[in-house]
Amino acid sequence: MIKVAAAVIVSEGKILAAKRKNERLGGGFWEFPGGKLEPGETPKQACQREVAEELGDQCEVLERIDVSRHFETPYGELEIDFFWTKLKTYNLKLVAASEYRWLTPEQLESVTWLKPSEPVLEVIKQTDLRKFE
Ligand SMILES: Nc1nc2c([nH]c(=O)n2[C@H]2C[C@H](O)[C@@H](COP(=O)(O)OP(=O)(O)OP(=O)(O)O)O2)c(=O)[nH]1
Repeated sequence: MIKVAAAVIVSEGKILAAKRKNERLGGGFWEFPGGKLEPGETPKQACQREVAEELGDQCEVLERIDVSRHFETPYGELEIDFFWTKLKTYNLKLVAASEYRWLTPEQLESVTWLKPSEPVLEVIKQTDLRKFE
């Protein structure tokens, strides 16, 4: 079982979408920044570390998003925890991503997401993002 934590980053009513670099597994598809847990880490800690590594930014990891977390993929069984997250800094370095886009809930489907991320889009659309401001 591969455990993953991902950050659903909210700012001014928009969500940060990241396009995976082409050479990575799932390259070209869009995702929420994140990655695999390291030994001994909680999902929240992993989320914070991945944002620091991939964006070069500090963040505040808020609550877990209540959405399915188990996925069967061609590359194995995944357990993904998605967290509402706020950035404290905005370096937005392109380390794992080739491009970032800030999308409104209505624009989320303008990009093609990794399949396991799709249920999160529905939750975002049903959430009043102003509560994170
Ligand atoms: N970060 C992230 N990963 C996702 C999402 N949806 C989804 O299916 N995944 C999958 C893709 C990968 O199989 C796995 C994340 O692992 P990863 O490859 O990004 O891991 P990592 O950053 O630790 O880096 P590495 O193994 O490439 O060095 O989770 C998502 O929205 N965000």
